[in-house]
Amino acid sequence: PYVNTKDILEKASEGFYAVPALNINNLEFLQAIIEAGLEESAPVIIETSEGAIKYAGNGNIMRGAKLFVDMVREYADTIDIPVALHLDHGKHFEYIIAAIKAGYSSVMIDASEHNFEENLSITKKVVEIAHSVNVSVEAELGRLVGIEDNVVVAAHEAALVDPDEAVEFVEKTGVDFLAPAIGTSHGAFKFKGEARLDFDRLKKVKERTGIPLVLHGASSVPQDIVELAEKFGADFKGAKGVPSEILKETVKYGINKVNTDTDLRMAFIAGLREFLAGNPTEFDPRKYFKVPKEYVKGLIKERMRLLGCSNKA
Ligand SMILES: O=C(COP(=O)(O)O)N(O)CCCCO
Ligand code: NA
Ligand SMILES: [Zn+2]
Repeated sequence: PYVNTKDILEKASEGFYAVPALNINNLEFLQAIIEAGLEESAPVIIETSEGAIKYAGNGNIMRGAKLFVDMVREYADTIDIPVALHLDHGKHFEYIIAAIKAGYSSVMIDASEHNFEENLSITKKVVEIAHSVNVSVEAELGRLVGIEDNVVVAAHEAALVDPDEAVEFVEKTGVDFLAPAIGTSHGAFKFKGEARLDFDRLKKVKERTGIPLVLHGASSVPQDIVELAEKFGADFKGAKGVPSEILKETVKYGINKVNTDTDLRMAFIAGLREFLAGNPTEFDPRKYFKVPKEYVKGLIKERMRLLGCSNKA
């Protein structure tokens, strides 16, 4: 069934496990995600960025949002695992309102580049609107910056979440789940040296707010996938993500939604490059997207098991 993201995340928080939030831009990634959820009997959170909505709607935001809701609901309403659709990194009201009107389960208002007071007042406004029509809301505190090696640069310190601010923020906004910045960053090149996350801040935010928490920039960038893609012509030098063991630790300290986009893209392009190299005569997309979809599905199933949401549907 198609559900509210909050239902999935409240259960995850109570059960001390996490659910991957998986970004899509097209049909093939949706198919891989749904198949992975069915095979793992796991809850599924699908998310789209504003860019994905613009892409699907050829610039028409309402059309793009409706396309994703219709695609996801057609699958969700015919299977017995819970499925939610979330607007990732909503920054512009036009997209946030379009997502709510189209029927998204939840929206993120990402006002983290503003100062605390600004972020709080913008988030409060979105929560009031979204909650009036039973849509849940995610917000972000702190900014996504990698923690450099062993020297945590003062500027980066300032970017990380302040646990004391988190309590006030949650109380005053009524936000349903929160993304505390603890040292991750988006994309395939997250850390120059060893990966370090600020677990102390994470633990404090969980203890003081008690609500489901979200990890952004959570892709692991598995080296075997990187090497496979490079074997067939990709150049991903220096690609590095969040090691699986560290990802597991974040769940122990209270993370319940794990945003994952780069890993899906890496798995897909590695599979596509490998298939195309071995099948020079193939030109049917249903054929040449099959192996990439299998790679994406396999990675998602592994991630569901790692995060503990398999058999939790
Ligand atoms: O936090 C994340 C996931 O980050 P990543 O998959 O790059 O680690 N997202 O919000 C997904 C979209 C960001 C662009 O990749
Ligand atoms: Na999000
Ligand atoms: Zn993110």
